[in-house]
Amino acid sequence: MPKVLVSDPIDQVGIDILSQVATVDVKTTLSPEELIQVLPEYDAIMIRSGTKLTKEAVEAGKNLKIIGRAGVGVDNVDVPTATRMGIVVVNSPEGNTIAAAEHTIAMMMSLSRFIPAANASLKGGKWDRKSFTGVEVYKKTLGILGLGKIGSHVASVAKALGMRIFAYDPFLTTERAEKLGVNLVELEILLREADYITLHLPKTKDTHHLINADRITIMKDGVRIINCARGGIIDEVAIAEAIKSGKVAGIALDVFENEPLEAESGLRELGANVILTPHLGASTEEAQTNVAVDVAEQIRDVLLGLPARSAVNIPGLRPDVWQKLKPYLQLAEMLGNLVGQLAGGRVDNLDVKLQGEIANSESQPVVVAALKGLLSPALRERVNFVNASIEAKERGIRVTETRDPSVEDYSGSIHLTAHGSQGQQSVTGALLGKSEIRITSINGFPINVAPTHYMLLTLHRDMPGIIGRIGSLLGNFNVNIASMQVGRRMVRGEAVMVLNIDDPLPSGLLDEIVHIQGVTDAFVVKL
Ligand SMILES: NC(=O)C1=CN([C@@H]2O[C@H](COP(=O)(O)OP(=O)(O)OC[C@H]3O[C@@H](n4cnc5c(N)ncnc54)[C@H](O)[C@@H]3O)[C@@H](O)[C@H]2O)C=CC1
Ligand SMILES: O=C(O)CCC(=O)C(=O)O
Repeated sequence: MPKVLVSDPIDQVGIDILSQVATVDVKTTLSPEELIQVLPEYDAIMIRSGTKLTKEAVEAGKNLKIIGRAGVGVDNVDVPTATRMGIVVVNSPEGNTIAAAEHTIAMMMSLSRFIPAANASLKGGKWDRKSFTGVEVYKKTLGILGLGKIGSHVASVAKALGMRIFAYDPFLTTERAEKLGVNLVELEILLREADYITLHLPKTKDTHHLINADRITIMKDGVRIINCARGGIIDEVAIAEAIKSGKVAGIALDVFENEPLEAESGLRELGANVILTPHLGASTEEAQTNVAVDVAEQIRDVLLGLPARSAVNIPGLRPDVWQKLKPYLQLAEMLGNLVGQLAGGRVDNLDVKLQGEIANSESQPVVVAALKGLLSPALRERVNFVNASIEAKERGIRVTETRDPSVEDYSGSIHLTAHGSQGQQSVTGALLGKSEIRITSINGFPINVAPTHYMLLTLHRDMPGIIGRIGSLLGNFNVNIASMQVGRRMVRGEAVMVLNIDDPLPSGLLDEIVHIQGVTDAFVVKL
């Protein structure tokens, strides 16, 4: 059974799904050092925002196949390192959208009406009504930074509250904004016009301290700001200063530059107009069930050899597309492996031609599968669908893709040509029926071979006696031939022979075969 580590609190429903296929260890109090120590034991890890999978931690996960983030943001995972190591990273892009959007609205209303402070005052024994006169959101302008899934839901609820919505999102089309009834504007206009500003964008190099002292200066006096996205998008020092000066009338933060927020953080000292929650945006029963199921199912699938639907470091595949591509992925990988072994040395260029029903944009994984096959003799299990493209790039292998939708003999076929230090080799394969894979040509010689674990390939002159001599040699060495195919373009011209053999070739035998008169080359291929 594979082993899965759950290192943050995850809904039981997720643990139950993982337990169908793996031994699950729930350890939610590991220190960073303990995490690094235990990670090598695990095939998968499931986390929320609490666990930091730094470069060092990911590198410690030598056996990890998948990192599952039960939530949206993967900024607590070193994704480039995971990708290099061939670890698929998945998240739950929609499971907590509503929860985070509703928390944002709750924060906006709480800021407007001082609800947390009024509650604390009353519970503290007072009946103070004067200190908590609020403001209405009706007819105010809400500025949304990042109009993705959460930002869009916030926009539609805020519209129902009678607010005017401005949004800044450089990656969004005006058509989409119009559909949402939102004015898409430049950042500066939003900052000048908004009574409330709410952040719903990812934390990246570009969004670090997007809200800083300079940008606060151009905001309206008395603006209120909400951050339920990520700490670090707002400069906490600058915002605390702006609260103290009165420039900003209120802030509501669910996320912080350092989490957990330090006990001595100055933010804790600020008054009734500062609301802090400990990263609760996704903390609803519904969202926790959604993300636990979504991510646990993906971990289960990947451990069973199936694709993940929401991988952030490889293209996701819809189940119907996966079903259709699956035999082609197997075919491409086999052909990549075959052409790589025929090439024998360094490959500089790989031409991939996809023909027929797979000549479409959804077939990109087929190209990756060919690269995986090409690299697998050298890298073995270190190469997979996640890192094959990177590994190829790092080795300087250039890939040229061609797609031709016209159908010839087969409904779909794959042609690979490797150009390398020892010349050019090409192989073609296709599906017979829906899933039987066939090698249909080698270096332009037509054949029809069902690939097997061991194969002997010869390039020879088509003349009487050669096949018999090769067969006798194999017999002398007790190598059993399962089947044989010869391809030639003209009688007594050049030919290729593929022998499916049941046993590996004993050392020295290949040399003897190459020395048979009329044989120009011979290869053993092990798939
Ligand atoms: N507080 C919490 O517990 C939760 C926080 N989040 C965080 O909320 C944020 C938004 O999540 P979703 O809406 O699901 O993501 P999303 O990917 O659907 O939307 C993000 C939007 O930000 C936009 N964007 C990216 N860079 C930008 C930039 N430099 N300026 C302006 N817009 C930019 C994108 O175009 C996209 O439309 C993420 O950071 C996520 O981690 C998500 C769930 C719960
Ligand atoms: O795991 C959590 O509770 C936080 C959720 C979150 O921040 C996210 O999904 O990006």
